Amino acid sequence: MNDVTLIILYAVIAIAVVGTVAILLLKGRKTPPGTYTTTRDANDQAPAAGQAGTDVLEAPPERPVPSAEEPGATDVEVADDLAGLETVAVETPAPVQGRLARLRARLVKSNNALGKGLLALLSRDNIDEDVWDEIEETLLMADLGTEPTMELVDALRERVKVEGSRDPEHVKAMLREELVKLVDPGMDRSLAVDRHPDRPAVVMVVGVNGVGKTTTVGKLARVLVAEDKDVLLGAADTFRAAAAEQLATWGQRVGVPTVKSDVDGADPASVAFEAVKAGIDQEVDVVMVDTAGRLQNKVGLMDELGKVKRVIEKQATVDEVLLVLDATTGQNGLNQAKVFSEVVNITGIVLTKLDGTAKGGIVVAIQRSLGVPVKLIGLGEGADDLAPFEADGFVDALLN
Ligand SMILES: Nc1nc2c(ncn2[C@@H]2O[C@H](COP(=O)(O)OP(=O)(O)OP(=O)(O)O)[C@@H](O)[C@H]2O)c(=O)[nH]1
Repeated sequence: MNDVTLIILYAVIAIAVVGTVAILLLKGRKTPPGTYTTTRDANDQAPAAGQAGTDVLEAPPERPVPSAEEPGATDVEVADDLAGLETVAVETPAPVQGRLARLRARLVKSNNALGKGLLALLSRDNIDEDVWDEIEETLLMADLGTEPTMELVDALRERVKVEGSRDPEHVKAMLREELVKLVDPGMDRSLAVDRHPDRPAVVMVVGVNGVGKTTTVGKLARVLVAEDKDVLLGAADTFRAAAAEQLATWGQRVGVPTVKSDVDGADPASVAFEAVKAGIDQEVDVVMVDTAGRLQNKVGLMDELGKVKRVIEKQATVDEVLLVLDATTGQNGLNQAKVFSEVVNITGIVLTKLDGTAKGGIVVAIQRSLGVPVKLIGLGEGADDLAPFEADGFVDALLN
């Protein structure tokens, strides 16, 4: 081999090496670790042009453990590099015990007229037909529903006839008793959030957009964290990318990971599947799946929610299906509840925005029409303004 041939050979090798390195650098990692591809069905809505992409499994931030040097330290920075979210300080949610009592002022403020109005009417010297009509009207205005209103009025009529009225304390006790009966303290309002021996409990949260669904999932995650549970969230409301971000931010605030897609319109069932899979792999106690709910197309909604549930059930049971309803929407809420109950077996109701309405009677109307208990109530926009529902505490708040 002469010198010229050798130089050419070296040059070719050098170009080949540089070229290979350049190609590798340019190509980089196509997808981060934990990546999965969508399992979109042929009949699913296709993502909008330019939005095709890969679903990303978000890395779970570690739940911080206070170090021995910092006993009781709670505000710890959590790295969340893969999530692409800003690093935030992890908060300690308020304890769940006694929450309704703490938030009672909100209920009292909005439903004061109901309790006070009823007490005033029942304390009159002479309760004639006009007064009974007014009582009936007050109850209907509070969205109690026709049947429960008639039942309550009949029960009160009977008691006033037998026991008399006027003494304010006696009237209050009587009204309290009858209202508590209607709200039904015997219903099982516990949440099915206990881990199974081999897999997490799975909670699906459904409801139309705007009722406070994502906010409720976030608040409920805090409730569970306050009860010392390991939680994982699944952002299966893929209709709007911002909804997934919103959920991930809620989770991040309490050190809870979120499985989400970075693609608008990705297959919700696929995200739900991956969330449950991650929950099983990571041995968490509870996986909570947020879903989309657009009622414009009832058939589409049925298909989508049904599919999400079926796909989850390939790996785990859905232990709790919570329907979130906005208390301020009255009859509309009841109609929504009926549509959802045709699609999925609802096991509990979360009634939000009870702080902003005088229509507390909706609790009774909804329980009656669905035969499903109200398990949680939303009493404000604050992170810990979600309380377990209790019949006695609720009625006390209405009457004080
Ligand atoms: N006053 C009050 N506001 C609430 C309550 N719960 C939720 N909200 C507010 O309701 C609004 C809607 O909440 P979201 O959680 O975004 O509703 P969503 O149903 O998830 O809506 P999409 O994400 O569009 O599907 C937000 O401004 C919440 O702060 C509550 O109990 N009381």
